[in-house]
Amino acid sequence: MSDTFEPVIGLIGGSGLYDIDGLEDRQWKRVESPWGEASDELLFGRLDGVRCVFLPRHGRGHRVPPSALNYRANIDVLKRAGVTEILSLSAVGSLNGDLEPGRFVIVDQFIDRTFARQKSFFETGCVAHVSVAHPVCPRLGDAVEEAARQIELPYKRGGTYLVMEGPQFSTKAESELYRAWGCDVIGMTNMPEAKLAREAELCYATVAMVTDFDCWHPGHDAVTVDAVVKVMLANADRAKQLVKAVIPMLGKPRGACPAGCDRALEHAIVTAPEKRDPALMAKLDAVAGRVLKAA
Ligand SMILES: CSC[C@H]1O[C@H](OP(=O)(O)O)[C@H](O)[C@@H]1O
Ligand SMILES: Nc1ncnc2[nH]cnc12
Repeated sequence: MSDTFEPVIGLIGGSGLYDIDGLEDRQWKRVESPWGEASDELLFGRLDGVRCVFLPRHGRGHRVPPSALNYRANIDVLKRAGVTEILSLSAVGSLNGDLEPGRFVIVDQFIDRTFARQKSFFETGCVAHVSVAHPVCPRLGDAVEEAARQIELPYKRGGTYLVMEGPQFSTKAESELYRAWGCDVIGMTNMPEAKLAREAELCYATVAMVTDFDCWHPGHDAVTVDAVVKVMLANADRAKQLVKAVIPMLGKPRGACPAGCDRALEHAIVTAPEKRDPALMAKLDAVAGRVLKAA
């Protein structure tokens, strides 16, 4: 990697966000991945001159449920498309009485309670262990916060996102348990997405848009899809404004990530070079090419 370069911003749109307004030179293109089919084609374009690549997480028309998303293919195609950082936009329920529907939370921690997903690019034949102690890139978090302030968005910096398997929403006992754990918001998609972005050495941050109070709040009905979609649609314009404001900040030429997201694999691979599986090594060409080529 040269000293400075022009970032390419990956945007993953969650429930209710299936396109990006105002993108110039826009083109939907299919990108092939050895990890299988991504949720959809990628939308390439520029916002304020900055190269952007958009992926609707569930596919256009919301075809794919959280447990069936091919998270590995989604991250792999973004990496193959030249993306250097990912901003994820997600609908979430609130587990915190101070976070009302309509609030934007710049999440900084996750608790991963998912159990039916492929969570790593590394398998038998190439074992690696990256750190996800700090799963969100603070540099991206700073930019999102600055943009939220600029456009006067109601936001909170920091918060813990509980990732459940779904697709059913939580029981009241689960919701109370997660509150007792100190979680702030709940959703079904940001893990293993964030873990895989780290393995692929991509900076990652999430803007979580609160759509409901899940089912714990005595003053609110239990969450329904109708309620989520209604609040999402009411907030979609603000989410798009946030994207418009943050892209010029993120698009400035930069050097290496101060937090080290882009060097996450530096000391992570433990399998001896002569024991590595050539077929798996070939699949890892995009996500781990930087370190594997150097080996
Ligand atoms: C449509 S309500 C539940 C659905 O919304 C969230 O998805 P995303 O993170 O992609 O916005 C939540 O995680 C569930 O998948
Ligand atoms: N309450 C909730 N639980 C899980 N995912 C959600 N997405 C939006 N609201 C949610």
